[in-house]
Amino acid sequence: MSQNPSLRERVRSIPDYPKPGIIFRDITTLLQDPAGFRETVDLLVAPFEASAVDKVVGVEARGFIIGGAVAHQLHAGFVPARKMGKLPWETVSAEYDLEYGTDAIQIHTDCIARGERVLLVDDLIATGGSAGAALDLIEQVGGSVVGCSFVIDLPDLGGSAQLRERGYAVSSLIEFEGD
Ligand SMILES: O=P(O)(O)OC[C@H]1O[C@H](OP(=O)(O)OP(=O)(O)O)[C@H](O)[C@@H]1O
Ligand SMILES: Nc1ncnc2[nH]cnc12
Repeated sequence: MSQNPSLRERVRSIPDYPKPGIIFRDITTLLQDPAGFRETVDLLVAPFEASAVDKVVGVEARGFIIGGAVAHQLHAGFVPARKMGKLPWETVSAEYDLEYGTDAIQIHTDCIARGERVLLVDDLIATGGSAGAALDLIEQVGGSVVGCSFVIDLPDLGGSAQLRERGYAVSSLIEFEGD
């Protein structure tokens, strides 16, 4: 069930986008609402205020919006996990499957110092492909993951359960079941 009904009702649901059978959960309607955006960021930040987070990693593109705001509020640095070919320095890469396709992300090899405490943030977890790839990259460069935080979880697609099986602390603000 939805943990935050007032946030849930600000997410726009679009059937059959980007392809038939997918219900696209559009956060632009949540972000454009000043109180909705503030509440979202505050709720994501609250569990990690005492966690001494050094870096927040956000996955391109929607994860940048949420992750940047969370990093600012936690006084942490922000690390963009970018789609292939967008970063100019030395990178590590991971491929993954999406609910509607495949993709690959990269981070810079020097974006996280060994042992730094890292929070992964994204707008949504579905299959967990992007989050799983980002976690692999964070650990490859020596980061210590303190948690994974999402605005929306689509639990039926199994991503959050998979990350929990891998031992990560996973939290979300809104769940949409039956997708
Ligand atoms: O759990 P998963 O199955 O990996 O799906 C979740 C990911 O899919 C969406 O990003 P998308 O790759 O569509 O990119 P965008 O943010 O640029 O729209 C979303 O923002 C997550 O990053
Ligand atoms: N159903 C969905 N809505 C919005 N973003 C997504 N990313 C993966 N699945 C999605």
